[in-house]
Amino acid sequence: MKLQNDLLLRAARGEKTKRTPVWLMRQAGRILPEYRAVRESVSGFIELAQTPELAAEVTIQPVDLLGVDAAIIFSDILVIPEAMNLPYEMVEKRGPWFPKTVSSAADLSSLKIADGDTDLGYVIEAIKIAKKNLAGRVPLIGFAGAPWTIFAYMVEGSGSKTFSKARALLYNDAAFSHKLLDMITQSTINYLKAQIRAGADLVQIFDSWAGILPPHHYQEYSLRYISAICDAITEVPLTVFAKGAFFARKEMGQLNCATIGLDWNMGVTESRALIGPNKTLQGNLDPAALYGSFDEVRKATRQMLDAFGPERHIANLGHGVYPDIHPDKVKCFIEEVKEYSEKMR
Ligand SMILES: Cc1c2[nH]c(c1CCC(=O)O)Cc1[nH]c(c(CCC(=O)O)c1C)Cc1[nH]c(c(CCC(=O)O)c1C)Cc1[nH]c(c(C)c1CCC(=O)O)C2
Repeated sequence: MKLQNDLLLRAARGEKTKRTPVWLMRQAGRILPEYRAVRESVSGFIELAQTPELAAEVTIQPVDLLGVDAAIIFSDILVIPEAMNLPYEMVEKRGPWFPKTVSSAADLSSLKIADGDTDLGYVIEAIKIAKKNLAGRVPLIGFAGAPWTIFAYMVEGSGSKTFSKARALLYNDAAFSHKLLDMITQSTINYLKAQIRAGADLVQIFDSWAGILPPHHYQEYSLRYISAICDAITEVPLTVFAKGAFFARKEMGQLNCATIGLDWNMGVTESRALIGPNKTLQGNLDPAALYGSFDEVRKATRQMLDAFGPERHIANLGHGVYPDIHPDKVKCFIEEVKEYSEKMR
């Protein structure tokens, strides 16, 4: 099916667009009352994510209700550990928790390399349904966590301020760390390829915990594996979003990918200079800017658009939208991107 709105893909490929495309990380869920209604009809997040019809429905909600230029499939980055034999639970108001973690050779040998179509069939099915029901209105984004971020959860067993167990493992057993990272990377490539076969038009890698590594560890334990994923995914444009990895922007400019996501601490001019002219940049409004008045939201949005300029930019926040942001502020951000970016051309 031909896309009626392909602004996201054109911008990712570096083509001219009549205005700047816009979507928000974590737009599916959290902020919308319509999402919470669907969420309350099931036992919890995991059942929702594993019910393809419902996952497809909440994927499309932000397209209908907010007017974004892309849908992102409703799932989570932690489906990969589960598909590798390490199941997770989502604890209400606290976040993900793993009953078992990975620390010994025996743990490692109980894991398998995930196959996208069979082990993650429910996500693949949700993508097919979402594609069909979107009927070409906007592109559908697929995603996965970066190997380092997934490793951090598998070793730590939950979210953490310091991820001390995961970080200690890098210092204490490099060979073990590389074995686990390699299994996660292979699983992720299989998974992303299955998402693309099912209809994902672009895929994004989330390295949410990039910023806690020192630069030399980031090179060895994260960027190396992200680079392998970029080299393997040749079918559709790929975005790398590494939160807090300001120190690695020059190296990210060398990745075999279309787009680099910026968080709100990364200066736009400086990032463009470090990353070079051949990548599209995505981001990077401070998520907290949406707590401001409507006038403040519009002003901050215009400042961001001016900083990036009209070419090679996909408008977004610098991280996921916060759960307590009013949907009208999100709409205001989206409307301002659409109106102002058209006038910039
Ligand atoms: C680190 C990370 C996770 N998950 C994700 C990341 C990377 C992005 C980032 O840095 O924010 C990615 C993610 N998680 C979810 C999506 C869906 C699509 C989207 O809207 O972007 C995406 C892209 C749904 C979700 N994932 C989760 C929810 C809330 C669960 C619920 O409905 O109760 C949703 C809608 C739960 C989740 N999942 C995770 C955490 C820490 C939590 C709990 C806190 C939180 O809500 O962010 C792990």
